[in-house]
Amino acid sequence: MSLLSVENLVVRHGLLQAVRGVSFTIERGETLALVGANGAGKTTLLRAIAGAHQPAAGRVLLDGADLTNVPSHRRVGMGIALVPEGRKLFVQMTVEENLLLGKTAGRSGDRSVDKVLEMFPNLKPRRHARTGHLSGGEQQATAIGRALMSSPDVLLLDEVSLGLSPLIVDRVYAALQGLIASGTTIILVEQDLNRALAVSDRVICMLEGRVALEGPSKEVSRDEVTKAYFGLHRKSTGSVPA
Ligand SMILES: Nc1ncnc2c1ncn2[C@@H]1O[C@H](COP(=O)(O)OP(=O)(O)OP(=O)(O)O)[C@@H](O)[C@H]1O
Repeated sequence: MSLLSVENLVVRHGLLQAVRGVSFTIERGETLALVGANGAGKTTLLRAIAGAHQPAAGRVLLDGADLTNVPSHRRVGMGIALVPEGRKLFVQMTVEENLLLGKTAGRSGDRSVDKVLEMFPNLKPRRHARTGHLSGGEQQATAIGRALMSSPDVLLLDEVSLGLSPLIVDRVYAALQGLIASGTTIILVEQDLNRALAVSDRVICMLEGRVALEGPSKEVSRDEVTKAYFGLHRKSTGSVPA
C-alpha cells in the first residue's frame, strides 16, 4: 500500500478551481518533485494534503486511512508536516522556541532540538536568537527543523529556495539530502527545474490545476518538463521515453 494517496482531488478558491482532479501516490522513502508555472496549483495541492485547505472533492489517504476531513493540526500528529511558502515563523520567538512548537504539535518521536541542530549546524550558534533577526537561510532551516520536530512520515516543502542566494540554497539542499538518505518521504515544490529533477525520484509537472506530466526524474528530460510547463507535452503516467 502506498504511504500517501491523492485521489481525484479538486480544490477551489471561491469560484476558481485551482486543483482539478489530481491523483498520484507516493511510496515510503520516495522524493516527489512538484513543478509547474506560477499559478499551476502546486501550493494549493500541498496545502490540501496538509489539511490547510479543504478540498471540494476527492480524497487524501495516509497508509490507507482517509484523512480528507481530518483538520490540519491532527494531520501533523498523524505524520504529515508542511513547511509553508514564506516560512511562517514566529519572529519574536527564538530558534529553539520555534522548534519546540513543532514538537508540541506533533506526535512522539525521537527528534529533539539537539538532533535537529545537528542537521543544520549553521543554526547551532543561533539557538537562542529571535528568528526575526536571522538570515533567510537560517530562517528556512528553522522552518524545516520545526516540521522535522514532529517526526513526520511525509514532509511537504513549499519552495524552500525562494528568496535565498544560490550558496544558501546549496546548504539547504545539502541538509535535505541527509533527510532523503535517512528515508524521509518528501514532496517538494521547487521552481528550479534542474534542482527538482536532481533531488527527486519522481516528478509531477502541473499545468492549470492538472497533472501535465508524471515520470521518474531520471527518465524525464528537462525539455519534456519544459514542454509540459507550457502545455505542449502529452500526459504520461509511467516512464517517459528519452
Ligand atoms: N488565497 C487565494 N485566493 C484566491 N485565489 C487563489 C488563492 N491562492 C491561490 N489562488 C489562485 O489559485 C491558483 C493556483 O495558485 P497556487 O498558489 O496554488 O499555484 P502555484 O503553482 O503554487 O503557484 P506559485 O508558484 O505562484 O506559488 C492561481 O490561479 C492563484 O491565483
